[in-house]
Amino acid sequence: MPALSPLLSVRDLAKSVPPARRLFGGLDLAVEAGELVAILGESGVGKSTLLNILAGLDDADEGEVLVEGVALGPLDEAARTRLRRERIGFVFQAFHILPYLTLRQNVALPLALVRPDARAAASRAEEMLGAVGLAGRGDGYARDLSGGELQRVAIARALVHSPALILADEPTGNLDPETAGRVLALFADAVRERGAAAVLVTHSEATAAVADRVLTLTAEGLVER
Ligand SMILES: Nc1ncnc2c1ncn2[C@@H]1O[C@H](COP(=O)(O)OP(=O)(O)OP(=O)(O)O)[C@@H](O)[C@H]1O
Repeated sequence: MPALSPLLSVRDLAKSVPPARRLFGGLDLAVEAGELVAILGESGVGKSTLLNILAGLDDADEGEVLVEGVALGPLDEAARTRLRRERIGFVFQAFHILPYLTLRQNVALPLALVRPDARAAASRAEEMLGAVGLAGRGDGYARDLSGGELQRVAIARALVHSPALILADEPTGNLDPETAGRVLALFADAVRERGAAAVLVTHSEATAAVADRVLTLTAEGLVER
């Protein structure tokens, strides 16, 4: 039997940014289903840019990214959007919680975009809000939340549709150690119980401690810590 291909596969990736800088020169990475990888690295080295490329939100200048064996490069915008909605959960560094939707509607968004059952989506969104310690807050709006609460809404939204690939940019950056531990357990459960693959960009040792592999991003690519 041939070996299964990794859930996320990155080959020889590089991105040029002005004025004349090449980020992560020729990066290779394979993340299996059921694996949680933490990526550390100095500020400005390219961690957020890498995550955006992995999600098909930005394009590399060299190399390729495959999610579940599908190369992102050749996909048109509609196909990329579909793949992102259905298969990827993304926690942005700036959260991007929509201010004109309730928190429940924000969390339910990934479900509402692919499935018409609004009641089931709302109920699952409530469940996820409870899982991040925000039970009963579904009718609230982003403007009433602290930074750490917003971050937890973003995490609930990223996990609500049980994505195959979880990409998170500093997902515990605004959280106290106890709350951070709680949300890290959610990522770990998605990976260990459901077989998702996760890439978490972090500066936190607590996050690194739950990872199967800890890598450091440098100008030359990823190195094992
Ligand atoms: N479109 C762009 N145009 C110009 N420069 C860019 C562009 N995208 C990224 N950069 C530069 O690439 C570098 C990497 O940025 P990135 O946000 O990925 O770093 P990071 O490792 O996530 O940093 P931090 O830990 O501070 O969030 C930065 O110097 C940034 O200014």
